[in-house]
Amino acid sequence: KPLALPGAHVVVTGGSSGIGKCIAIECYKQGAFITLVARNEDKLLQAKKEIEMHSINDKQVVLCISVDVSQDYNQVENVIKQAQEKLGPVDMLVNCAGMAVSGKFEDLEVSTFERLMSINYLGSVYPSRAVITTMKERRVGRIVFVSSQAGQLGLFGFTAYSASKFAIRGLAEALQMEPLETRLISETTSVCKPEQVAKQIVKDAIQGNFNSSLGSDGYMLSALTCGMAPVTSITEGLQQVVTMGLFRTIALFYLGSFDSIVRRCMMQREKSENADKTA
Ligand SMILES: NC(=O)C1=CN([C@@H]2O[C@H](COP(=O)(O)OP(=O)(O)OC[C@H]3O[C@@H](n4cnc5c(N)ncnc54)[C@H](OP(=O)(O)O)[C@@H]3O)[C@@H](O)[C@H]2O)C=CC1
Ligand SMILES: CCCCCCCCCCCCCCCC(=O)[C@@H](N)CO
Repeated sequence: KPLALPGAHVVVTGGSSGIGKCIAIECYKQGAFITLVARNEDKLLQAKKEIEMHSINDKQVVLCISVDVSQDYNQVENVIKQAQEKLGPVDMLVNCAGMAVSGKFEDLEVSTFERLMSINYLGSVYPSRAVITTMKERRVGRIVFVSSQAGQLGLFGFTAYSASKFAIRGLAEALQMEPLETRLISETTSVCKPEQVAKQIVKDAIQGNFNSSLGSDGYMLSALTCGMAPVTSITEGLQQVVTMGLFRTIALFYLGSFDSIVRRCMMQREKSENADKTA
């Protein structure tokens, strides 16, 4: 069901500039209370002033918090707590803090890989981790992850950046299905023996295959998510082209079954909670 923005508390990391600031303005225009999170205090205050020009009622608040979202989880958790004390539980978190560095793989410093993974990936994990429990308890909330086009395909010069943005996509897809439900869903596929996995990986590496998969569901999944990945043979490319529609159809049934697992778990939990209450 749609989230009502009027009166909602929206936290935007990277909200002092660029896309994050514009998201904050958009939510503020629709009546939300805003917490901006970024490092530089002057930029934060500047953004706060700019956002406040768009107020639609005199109760609206723009709170600024200066913190590095990628350094220390406890610090991030603390500032989220502070924000919740002032503006109530977070209804929507927008993880927009991020940065890009490009260059050829061999020219990029190793520290650049660490930094981009910290800021783009962990910098989305920490704030999300800090709000998720309350959101699940209230059964209200949205967490937005800002990936990139470069988070959906690999691009020349973007080894460090693309990888960090792909990570966000993986996180978002997995988080969508949480949590006990994870076990049931995982049972959908079979666990492979390490020896089999190893054999397949070595075989594919020797042949120079971009992707390596095991079993029929592994094969279908690789074909389905091939996206902009390169092909090693014409046969592989043709197979992908021909099977794409079929595999997507099968995928929709899988998604449906995952959804029903999640729904069943939710109903089960509600039932046992009610039973606890009457007992
Ligand atoms: N612009 C584009 O074309 C595209 C952008 N994106 C993604 O969108 C997001 C926003 O991009 P854009 O608007 O261009 O970025 P900007 O550089 O304009 O803004 C980045 C924001 O993030 C904050 N920030 C950066 N590092 C940290 C940190 N460690 N802790 C807390 N805050 C931090 C910055 O504030 P401060 O430095 O003060 O901390 C600033 O508010 C990024 O994730 C980017 O990868 C994706 C695709 C394309
Ligand atoms: C049907 C298939 C269509 C394929 C279209 C492919 C288009 C690829 C263009 C990708 C450019 C992405 C740059 C992202 C840069 C970014 O995120 C910045 N933050 C970095 O500077």
